Amino acid sequence: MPLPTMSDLREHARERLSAAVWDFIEGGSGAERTLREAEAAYAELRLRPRVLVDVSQPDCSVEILGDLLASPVGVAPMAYHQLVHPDGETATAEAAGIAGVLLVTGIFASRTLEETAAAASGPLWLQLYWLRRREALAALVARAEAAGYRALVLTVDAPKVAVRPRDRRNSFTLPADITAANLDPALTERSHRAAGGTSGIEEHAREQFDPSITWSDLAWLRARTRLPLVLKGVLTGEDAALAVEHGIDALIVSNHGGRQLDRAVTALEALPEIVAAVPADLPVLIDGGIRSGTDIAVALALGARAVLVGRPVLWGLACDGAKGAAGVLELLRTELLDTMILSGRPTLDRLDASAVTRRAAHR
Ligand SMILES: Cc1cc2nc3c(=O)[nH]c(=O)nc-3n(C[C@H](O)[C@H](O)[C@H](O)COP(=O)(O)O)c2cc1C
Ligand SMILES: O=C(O)C(=O)c1ccccc1
Repeated sequence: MPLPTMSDLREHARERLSAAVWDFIEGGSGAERTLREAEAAYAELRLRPRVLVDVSQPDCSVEILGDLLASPVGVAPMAYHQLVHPDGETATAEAAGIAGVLLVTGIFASRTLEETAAAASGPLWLQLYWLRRREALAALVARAEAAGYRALVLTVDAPKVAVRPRDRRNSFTLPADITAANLDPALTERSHRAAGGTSGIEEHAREQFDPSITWSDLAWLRARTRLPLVLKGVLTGEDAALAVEHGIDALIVSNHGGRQLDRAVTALEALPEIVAAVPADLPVLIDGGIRSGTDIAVALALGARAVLVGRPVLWGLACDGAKGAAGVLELLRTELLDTMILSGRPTLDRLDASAVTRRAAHR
């Protein structure tokens, strides 16, 4: 049987999941404009191949915050992997290890951060939302350090969870047997209940997320950890410059996969102004809509050090657990290497701005 393509995996996953879980994963906020535009943004760019270059030894390994990855890829933080497979995040950790990529595990993981670390063989970062209960946040930071996590990622595009019409229509709630394993059950109890017309996720976030935090609060987090701090959800050069001023160690350019501000710019559009606003050695990662090795090549050419991949990893996990998720990550690596070979850019430093051009408007 030929190896499945990314769209085969998506279809298989859809068949295996309930309609409500599928909608929670695939859906976006508002009219889902930003969700649709993420993939379209990549479709607007074309690669400029160079010829007669020695491509016999392509190399896509990359260093980020002191760790070497086999490919410039990571798993984006996503809540509740057990929604798609009973092993949840430990399977994803195993997959990331097999593929030699980074795993960013989420504060709303359904397995504990310690269980995930025990299953991992590569670098792990922990994603945080700023909870109203700061002592809960501080406890997570201490646990992440003790478990060997390599960085903390603060998601800054979610002072609230945006209205996601599919989840409201489905009155989406977490099944009783899936919990936010890292948090006090009392904190996340609302995820299991949805008052008419809302979703459990929205309700729960309203109760727990602190929408009052500003740049000056970052010092509180900085003072509590030796780990590098990464901001996820930055979309402007102005905020990238502020992040640098506040001592942030890396950035993830992201519109949250079209799940937060609808009509936000795509991460790919924002990338050049962000790269221009930060020192050349500060790692800038990007996520949203990356579905192939050519997408990765385009993002790197426009200045990203690495990409994060969200939904496709859950598709792989839904299809075949750790093996399925590893298959997705390895497919992306193979496709990236093929792209580097065929475009005459066998090393990542040669995937520069000269590698891409915008598609001609008349076509
Ligand atoms: C089901 C799901 C849950 C998510 N949960 C979180 C989360 O808890 N924290 C976070 O920062 N981002 C979360 N995200 C956003 C992802 O980290 C990422 O920004 C986005 O999915 C990337 O786009 P892609 O899915 O098109 O690759 C979630 C995304 C999905 C699809
Ligand atoms: O961040 C998200 O996209 C998301 O779905 C979520 C899940 C759990 C709690 C808060 C947000």
